Amino acid sequence: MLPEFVLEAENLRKSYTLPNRPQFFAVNDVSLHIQRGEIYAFLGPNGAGKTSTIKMISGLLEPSTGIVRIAGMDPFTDRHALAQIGTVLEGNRNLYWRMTCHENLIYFGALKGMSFASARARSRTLLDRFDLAAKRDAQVQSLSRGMQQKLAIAVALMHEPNLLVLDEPTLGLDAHASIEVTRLIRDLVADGVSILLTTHQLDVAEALAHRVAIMSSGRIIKEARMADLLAEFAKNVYEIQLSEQVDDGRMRALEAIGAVTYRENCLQLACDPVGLYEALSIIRPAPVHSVRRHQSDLTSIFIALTQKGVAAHA
Ligand SMILES: Nc1ncnc2c1ncn2[C@@H]1O[C@H](COP(=O)(O)OP(=O)(O)OP(=O)(O)O)[C@@H](O)[C@H]1O
Repeated sequence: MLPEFVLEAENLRKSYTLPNRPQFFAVNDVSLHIQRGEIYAFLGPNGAGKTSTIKMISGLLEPSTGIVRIAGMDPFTDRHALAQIGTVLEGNRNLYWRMTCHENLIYFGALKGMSFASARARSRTLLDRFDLAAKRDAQVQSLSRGMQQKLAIAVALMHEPNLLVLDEPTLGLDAHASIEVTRLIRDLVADGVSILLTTHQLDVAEALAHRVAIMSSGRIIKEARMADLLAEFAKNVYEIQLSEQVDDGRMRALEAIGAVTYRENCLQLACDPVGLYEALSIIRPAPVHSVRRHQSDLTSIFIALTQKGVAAHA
């Protein structure tokens, strides 16, 4: 019988030692479990420890302590475990730019132990499926960024893994290419592939993920089903348009009311209506142009949690 989880990571820690610096844990006691056919978004601010974690999961970086199991197997001792996983790290860098699409697919298929005949057949299937058949013999460097990204995903799928790790799959893509890649990810999941997704594009994570983990300073500070997270934090977010800057003292007072973001004289504040009145009295006498209300989304929840997480782990 197949194990319930395609991925189990238990109490992962990774420490890096830098010259003349104390040892520090970039990943500190991280556990996560991914079920079959699930999209799991793994989020966090820059430097939170996401890449270190997914490299440990993909068998690219040995954990200092902790256990990884892919379909029940250890990627560091059992090569069958790596046959279950495909990884696309940092956009499209896992491609050879002077080789054609087909050559890349064949090459990476061979690295995974496929015969030439089965790699050729799989290459045809994937090029058709990803709408790249017309580019079969084009060099990677001549493709658009969206096509390169689709090819990078196709390369990672050559050996038909059950778990696909995608690091920033829509970074740098225009709106059309981004929608196409997003649709492709959904189709893969419908076919039973599980996805571990890291991204700073929180709207993409919100649209795709069934579950989400938010990491800050090496630790998971929140893990929930996406729908439950949105429901738990369902709150008003007020967008307050000002005609002048808010000084640091007032910003600190506003942060005590709720999660705040501030850009070009526009404040976003997640709070209840009473909090809004308090906020307006703090902002006064600066003139307020407009106040608009909308529901909190993953971005406002992320900011609220990671502001707290940073404070808690400072
Ligand atoms: N090889 C390394 N040697 C020393 N420190 C490292 C190494 N790799 C990562 N780090 C440090 O570990 C911490 C976590 O880095 P990591 O790349 O895992 O974070 P991240 O969440 O993926 O960040 P980003 O979103 O910016 O890619 C950072 O402080 C980083 O500087």
